[in-house]
Amino acid sequence: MGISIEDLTVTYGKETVISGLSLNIPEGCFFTLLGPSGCGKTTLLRTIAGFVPAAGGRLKFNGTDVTRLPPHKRAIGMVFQDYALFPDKTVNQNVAYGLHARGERGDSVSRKVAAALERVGLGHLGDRHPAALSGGQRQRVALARALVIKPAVLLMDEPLSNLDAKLRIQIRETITELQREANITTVFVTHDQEEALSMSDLIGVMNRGAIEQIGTPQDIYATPRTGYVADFVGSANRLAARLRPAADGLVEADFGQGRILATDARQGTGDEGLVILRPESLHLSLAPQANLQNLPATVRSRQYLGSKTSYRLDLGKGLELVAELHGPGHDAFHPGTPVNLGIDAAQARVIAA
Ligand SMILES: Nc1ncnc2c1ncn2[C@@H]1O[C@H](COP(=O)(O)OP(=O)(O)OP(=O)(O)O)[C@@H](O)[C@H]1O
Repeated sequence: MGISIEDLTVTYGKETVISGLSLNIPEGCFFTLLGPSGCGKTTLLRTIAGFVPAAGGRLKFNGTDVTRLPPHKRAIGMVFQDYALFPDKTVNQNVAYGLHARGERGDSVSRKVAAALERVGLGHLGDRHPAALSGGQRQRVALARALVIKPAVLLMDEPLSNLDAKLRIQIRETITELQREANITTVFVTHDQEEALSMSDLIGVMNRGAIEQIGTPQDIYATPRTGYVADFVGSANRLAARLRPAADGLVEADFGQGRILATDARQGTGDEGLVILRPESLHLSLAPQANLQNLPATVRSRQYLGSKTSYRLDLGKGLELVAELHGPGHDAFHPGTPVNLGIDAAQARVIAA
């Protein structure tokens, strides 16, 4: 089921939280709303579910207007951060709930419940109560409960936030497997960029009630269109620069402490922009490197992180950049060392200031 949101406005009392938002989510897509706390992700998800009314605009499922339909008529399954299981019901009864609510009885209910629990690896725990389950098991029950009714749309609000790091990765995989198997249109809310990048077909990065950029994980990471997106998804060095056209479709970006050639990825023109340099795209060496643009820098500090080392570099006149090195000897540069910073023009992207 495709979801189309047209010019949506949502208010809480006098406060407008979402204003004029439009968005299309194709059928079968795993769509993630990614953004910091308070940007309106949960509000948008709850409006799609029908728990929060739209003050303006339209919401359509496969072209049918559902803006005024109550949640139970929208064919949605929902999974919450805090599981929201019924504590006084067994696992079987929790999973059977949606089927019973739809008037289903008898053997078909037990068969569907058993199959759903089996699918999430909990076939043996149907008689337990939620209190006797771990957090990961509870979230699997919640997932089985949401999917057993074969909803047309699956809505998930930070379902992994209460789990420890290892479990989060396991359940991430369970969720994406089940989603792909059922080809179910899914809207997933998170503030965790790794979750968004690893699970989604499309990501919508939210900022103050609006979607700032939509794209595949690769698009969002490699070609952020704003400083906000560049900074929120991955980390980014951002340098305000004055620009001059240069050869080969490049621009010369002068950021005060130095000048580099960079790739112009702006939608518009003008002589100002923001140079985005991903920490992992920067090269460090003792001597200047061929085929790169070389700038002198000093290592301020370094953080050894096992598989990589993060360096804070001083380029003079108060300008600091972060570079991240991987591979053998990545921790070789000591604080205080003068180094050469190598930048590839193709990896330095200029976006609108
Ligand atoms: N029931 C409510 N009544 C009034 N204001 C609300 C209500 N729920 C949310 N808000 C406000 O709406 C804005 C968006 O909140 P929302 O919960 O949608 O953000 P979020 O991005 O999901 O954040 P989080 O990740 O912290 O859940 C916030 O400013 C919040 O304070």
